Amino acid sequence: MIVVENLVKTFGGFRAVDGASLSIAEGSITGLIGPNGAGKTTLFNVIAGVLQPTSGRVTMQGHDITGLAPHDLFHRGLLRTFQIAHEFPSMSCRENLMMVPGGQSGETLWNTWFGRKRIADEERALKAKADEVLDFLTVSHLADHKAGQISGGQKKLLELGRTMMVDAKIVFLDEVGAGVNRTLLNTIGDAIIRLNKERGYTFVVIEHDMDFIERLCDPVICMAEGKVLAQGTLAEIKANEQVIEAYLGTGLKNKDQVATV
Ligand SMILES: Nc1ncnc2c1ncn2[C@@H]1O[C@H](COP(=O)(O)OP(=O)(O)OP(=O)(O)O)[C@@H](O)[C@H]1O
Repeated sequence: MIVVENLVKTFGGFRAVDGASLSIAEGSITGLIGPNGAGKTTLFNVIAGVLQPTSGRVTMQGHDITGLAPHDLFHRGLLRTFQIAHEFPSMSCRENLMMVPGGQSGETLWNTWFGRKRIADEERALKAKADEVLDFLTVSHLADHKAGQISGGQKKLLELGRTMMVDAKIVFLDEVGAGVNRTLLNTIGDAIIRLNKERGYTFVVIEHDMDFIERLCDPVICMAEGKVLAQGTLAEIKANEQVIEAYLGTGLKNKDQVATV
């Protein structure tokens, strides 16, 4: 369980996150929605250690993790997908996955001289794991393709695959659907659901595609102007007056349009 209490993040005098409080239950796929500029990405960045909060507190399983650096959170199983380096375009998808864990024995001169067998064993294990991840994501056929040559949606899948190489526990996904076609978005959605159900991953998902949110997320949290307006099922969120107001404030004509923002 992650609990965020009264989080504030200011840029100059501007309160991008303005006293946000919320909780993320272990084992959930929590959706984070809200109009443009609501503070969703800033909230993500503060929880994930990318930005320092101005004030407030974040705890994970009761431990204070406020302001911890991304690599400390990474070791606790919490990661925001872009914390893992973007793909190396000239390397294959399999090799990209094999790069993730880092700290392999082969990286030191000492090991290059004396640890050949251990390095070979590690590489075999990493390769097997990478292949298992590609198979899970139903993209085994991309194993030997250069990562720079796969589509944007396939890169998102690869990004998800990287989280599997380190057995993440809590993954923050920011607009995973942006620019991804419907078929691949469904594949990404399937993978998220399976990782959640079969491997116990917790996800927090920022997404503007309400079909995607509806299919995956319960609960849904809605933010506007740096504050959390409501938390509940998507149906509850859509019926919430403050939420409707917030979306209307962005120029929408009627509440049905909340569903398509
Ligand atoms: N580094 C920054 N410096 C100054 N202002 C910033 C910075 N980052 C974000 N903001 C401002 O904070 C507000 C919240 O931005 P944020 O990106 O968190 O919103 P969002 O809900 O993720 O929006 P979107 O859905 O459009 O991505 C915006 O008004 C944005 O311009």
